[in-house]
Amino acid sequence: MTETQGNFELGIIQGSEDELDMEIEAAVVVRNAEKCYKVGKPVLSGLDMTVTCGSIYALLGSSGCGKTTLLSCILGIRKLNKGSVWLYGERPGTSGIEIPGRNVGYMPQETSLYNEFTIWETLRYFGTFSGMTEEQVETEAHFFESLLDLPPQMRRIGTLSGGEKRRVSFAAALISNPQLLILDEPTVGVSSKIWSYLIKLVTCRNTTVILSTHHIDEARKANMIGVIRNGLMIAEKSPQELIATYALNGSLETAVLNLCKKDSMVESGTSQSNYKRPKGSTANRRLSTWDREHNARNKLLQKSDDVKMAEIMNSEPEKASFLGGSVARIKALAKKNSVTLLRNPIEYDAKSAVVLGETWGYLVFPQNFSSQMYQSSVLGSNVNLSVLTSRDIIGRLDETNKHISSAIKTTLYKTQSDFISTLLSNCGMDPRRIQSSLRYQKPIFGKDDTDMREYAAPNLSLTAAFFFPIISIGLRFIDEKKCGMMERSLVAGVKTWEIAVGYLISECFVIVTQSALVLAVQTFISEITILGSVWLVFGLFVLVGYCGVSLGFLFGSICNEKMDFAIITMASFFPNVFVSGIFWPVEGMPEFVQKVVFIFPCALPSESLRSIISRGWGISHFNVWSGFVVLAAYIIVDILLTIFVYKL
Ligand SMILES: Nc1ncnc2c1ncn2[C@@H]1O[C@H](COP(=O)(O)OP(=O)(O)OP(=O)(O)O)[C@@H](O)[C@H]1O
Repeated sequence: MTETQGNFELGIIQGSEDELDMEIEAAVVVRNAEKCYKVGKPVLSGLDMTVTCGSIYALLGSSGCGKTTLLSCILGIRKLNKGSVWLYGERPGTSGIEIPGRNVGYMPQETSLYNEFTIWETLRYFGTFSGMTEEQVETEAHFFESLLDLPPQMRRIGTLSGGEKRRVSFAAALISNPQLLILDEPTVGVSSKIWSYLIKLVTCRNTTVILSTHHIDEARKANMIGVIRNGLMIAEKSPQELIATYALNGSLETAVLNLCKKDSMVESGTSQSNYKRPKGSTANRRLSTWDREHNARNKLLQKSDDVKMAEIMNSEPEKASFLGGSVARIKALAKKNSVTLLRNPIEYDAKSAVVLGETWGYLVFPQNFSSQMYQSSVLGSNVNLSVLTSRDIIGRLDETNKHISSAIKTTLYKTQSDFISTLLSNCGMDPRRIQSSLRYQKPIFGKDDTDMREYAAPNLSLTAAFFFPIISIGLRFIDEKKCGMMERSLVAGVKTWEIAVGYLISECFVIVTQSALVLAVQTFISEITILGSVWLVFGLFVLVGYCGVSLGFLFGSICNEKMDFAIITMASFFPNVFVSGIFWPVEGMPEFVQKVVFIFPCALPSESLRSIISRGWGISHFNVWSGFVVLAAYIIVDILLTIFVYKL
C-alpha cells in the first residue's frame, strides 16, 4: 500500500511478513539482515532497522561493526545472505522508486571521484545521471560552490586537498536533490553549515538522510540513532530517548557507553539489569510519537539558521524516457571514458617515459593556464596567491645528467620569459608585470642541487679504471716483445691465447683491488650515494678493467715501440672521455656521432654507471645491460684481434 507525501511515494509497511503489526511511514526498512564475508564470521546477524521518511538517521557503531556493509546492502551494491530490505515500501531496484537511480544520493566513505575530472565535470556527470539539464547542474553547482566553499569549478579533482575532495563528493551526492541521502562517514566534510542544510532538506523536502559514523558527537544532531553492536541493532532511539533511558541527566556518550555495557553483559550472561537485547524489530512500534517530536525539533532548527535551499527546489529534474535516460547516461559515460583516457595517459605516459629513460622530463600545464596568465597580467602586482599558483607550469626532470637538466631549465625559462615579454609588449603592457611561472618539483631522478663532483666523479673513475690497465698491460707486452721473451715463449709452444689468458688471470687481483678502491673512494671520499646495486657497480668496474686489459693486449701487439703505443693510447683516450658525457652530453653531439657512440668502450658503460648510481636501475634495464654487453663484446673482440695480429 502506498501513500503520496510531497512529491514522493512513501512506503507503508504492513503486516505479518516481517512481524510488523503496525503501520509506519518508512523510507528504509531492513529486517533480519544477515551478511557474512567469511563462513562462520557474520558481520550482520539478524539486524533490523527502520528509517522514517523525512528524518536524519545516524548509524552509530565502532569501526568494522558493519555500517558500510549495511548501507551497501540497502543500496543494492551488496546482497544480504538472509533477510530483506524495503525502500519506500518497495524492493530496491523496483521501477518507480528509482533507487538505485535519481532518488538516491550516495556519498561513499572513500572519496571515489575521477581525478582527471574538474569539479564542474564531476557535478555534471552525476547530474546527468539524474536527468538534469546542463543549466540545472550549473545552477546547483553555483549553489553548492558557495554552500560548501568549494574551490573554483575548473580545478581538477586530482589537485584538491582531502577535505576539498570530500566536499565535492558531498555536492555530487546532493546535486540531484535526492529523496534518500546516504552518507557513509561524512565526518570531515560535515560542518555546522552543512548540518543546517541537511536539516532544511529534511524539513522542507521530506528528504531522508542516513549517515554512518563512529563519532557520538556527530550523531547528536540526528533525529534517530541506530546503534550497531556485534551485527545487531541494539537500539533505535532519538538522542533524547537514549539519554533518558541509559544515562539519566547524563550525556549521550554515557548513554551509548551504558547501553553497550548492558548489551555486552547480556551477551556474556552476567546481566542483572532489566535490559533486554532487542529481539526482532526494534522499530516494531508506532513512530508517530517520535515523528511529532522530531518535526517540532526541526521546526525550531529551521528558524535558527539561514541556509538557503538549492534552486532545484523549484525545478525538478525532467523525468527522462527510458531510452532518453539511457542515451544521456551512455553519453556521460562515453565522455567520462574519453576524458580519463585523454587526460590520464598524458601525465602517466610522460612520467613513465621519464622513469623508463625515454625522455628527460615533462611539463604539466594547469587546466586554466591561459585565463590565469591573462588575469595575472591584467592585475599586475595586485594578483592574489591563488591566481599565481594556478598559472604555475610544473616541471619534473631527470636530473642525473647535470648538463642536460641545466640546459633544459635554462632554455625553458628563457623561452617562457621571451614569450611573456613579447606578448605583454604587443598588448601595450609593461613586460615586467609577469615573471616566469615555471616551477620545478622534486626531480624524478637525481637531485636538483647535484654538484659537478657528484655528477662527474663516477664517470671519471670509470675512465681511469679503463685506461690504467691499457697502459700497464700494453707497456709490459711491448717490454716482453722487445726483450724477446714473447718470441721465446711462442717458440716453446705457448699459444697466443694462452698468453692472453695468463694475463687475464694474473690481472684478476689487480683489477678486483682497483675496482674495490674506486668504489671506496666514490662512497667515502666523494660521498656519492649509490641508489642501485653496489655489486652491479663493482661488476661494471671489474668488466671495465678487463676491457682495458684486452685493449692493452691489442695495442701492445700492434705497437713495437712505446712511443707508438703512447700515441695510439692518447688517440683513443680523448674520444672516449668525450663520449662518456662528462664534459659534453652525447645528446648534444652531431647526429652521426650519436649513432656510432656505442663503438667507444666508455660511452654506454658510462650511461650504465649513471643509471645504476643516480637512478637506481637494475640489470634488466636497457641503459644498464647495454653497457655490460658492450664491455663483454669489446673484451672478446680485442682478444680475437690480438690473436689475429700475432698470427699475421
Ligand atoms: N569485501 C569484504 N570482504 C571481506 N571482509 C569484508 C569486506 N568488506 C568488509 N569486510 C569486513 O566486514 C567487517 C565490517 O566492515 P564494514 O566496512 O562494513 O565496517 P564499518 O562499520 O563500515 O567500519 P568503518 O567504520 O571502519 O568504516 C569488517 O571486519 C571488514 O573487515
